[in-house]
Amino acid sequence: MDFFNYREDGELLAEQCAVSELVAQYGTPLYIYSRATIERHWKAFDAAAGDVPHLICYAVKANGNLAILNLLARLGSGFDIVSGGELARVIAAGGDAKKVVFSGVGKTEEEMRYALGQDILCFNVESEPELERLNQVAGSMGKVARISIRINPDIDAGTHPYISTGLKQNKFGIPIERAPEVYRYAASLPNLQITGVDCHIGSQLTEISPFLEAVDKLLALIDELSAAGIKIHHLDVGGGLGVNYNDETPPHPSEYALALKQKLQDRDLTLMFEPGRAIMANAGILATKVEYLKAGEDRHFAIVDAAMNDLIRPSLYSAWMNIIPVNRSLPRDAHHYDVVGPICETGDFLGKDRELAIAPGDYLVVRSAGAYGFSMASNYNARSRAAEVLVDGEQPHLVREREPLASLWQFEHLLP
Ligand SMILES: Cc1ncc(COP(=O)(O)O)c(C=O)c1O
Ligand SMILES: N[C@@H](CCCC[NH3+])C(=O)O
Repeated sequence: MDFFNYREDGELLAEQCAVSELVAQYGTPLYIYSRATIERHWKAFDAAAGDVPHLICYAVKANGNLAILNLLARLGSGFDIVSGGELARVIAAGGDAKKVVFSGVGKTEEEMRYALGQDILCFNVESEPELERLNQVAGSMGKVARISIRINPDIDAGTHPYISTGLKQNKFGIPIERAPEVYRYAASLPNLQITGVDCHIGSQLTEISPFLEAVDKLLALIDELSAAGIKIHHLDVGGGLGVNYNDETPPHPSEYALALKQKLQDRDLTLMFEPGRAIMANAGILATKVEYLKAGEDRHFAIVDAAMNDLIRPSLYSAWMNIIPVNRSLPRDAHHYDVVGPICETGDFLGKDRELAIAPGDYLVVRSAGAYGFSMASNYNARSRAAEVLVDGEQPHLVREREPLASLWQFEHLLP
């Protein structure tokens, strides 16, 4: 089921809202999210885990808009954060800090203090120096920090090298061979309480097998720890489930969870997931206006008003994202275009060699842009970041205003 469909007259809808009306009302570039899609995706994970004790910790980095975090919090979601800023967002959105897990290789003392003060569920610790720092910070506050150790199982997730995180050359986690020793060390530190084992091997995985390979290794580790008197209460399998951008056929959460449950069977373990992309990517689109059509030496360019500062995935990972017209019934000749933005970088493109029937003034949409779209946006070239609208049936809600230009230099100061 898709909540972004064409109406009979050729107009693209976001739920029951015509995208042409949204861009007329809110301008472009414009991120448009579908509430029904977000909720359906989150519930798919929840239903997939079923009666196994579980917690779904949405990865805030995928899209941290407060309205989205709030919708997920209302469903009972937990959150995976990687900074104090993301924790502050979760709290500002009405999320429950006691359902927060804190990942990331570089947690500062200040971030640890903040998270301990909010009594978060668990720190996913990524190194021994981090264990020592957390033990010291917790002790100075008279607190005990709940931890799991992020294991790097040295598994090839088969995804883009920049978003592969579970290989031994990556900066993430502790090599699995060293894990028992590091857990024993953690157990000896007085202000830490071991509760779980964690991993996250990469993003946009389209096969289940690397996940299962990782889980096999983690379950063997859990047994080894148990024999050494270290009881593990939860297994956090991270995020990483892929989505369909083009012709990928990623597994459904139910297929993934079923395979995991078969492995967990009679174990007394809470299962934790940290999905980001699988919840948000196909719940959002980026609408943009065609400013110019330009014939180059050997190709046509469609110059649009969205750019790499709005959506960096094509530039950064050569990611292919579908680009479609907002009205597919307009009488236009089709050409192949490189769809490019106004930024002064050759790498500023949203798509290459796309067949489109368009004229200047028409609107296009980049699909699957709900995850790692706005959250990776910048102000490069002094461009204000896009507005964000969340549609709920026939009702659009402006959930982030377009940044006023003056806000771009709000915190800058002239010399006296
Ligand atoms: C620790 C951690 N958890 C969860 C996620 C979310 O990943 P995804 O958006 O692929 O589900 C990430 C990002 O890849 C991550 O680094
Ligand atoms: N930003 C990446 C995913 C990175 C996941 C973060 N660990 C993307 O757009 O695909």
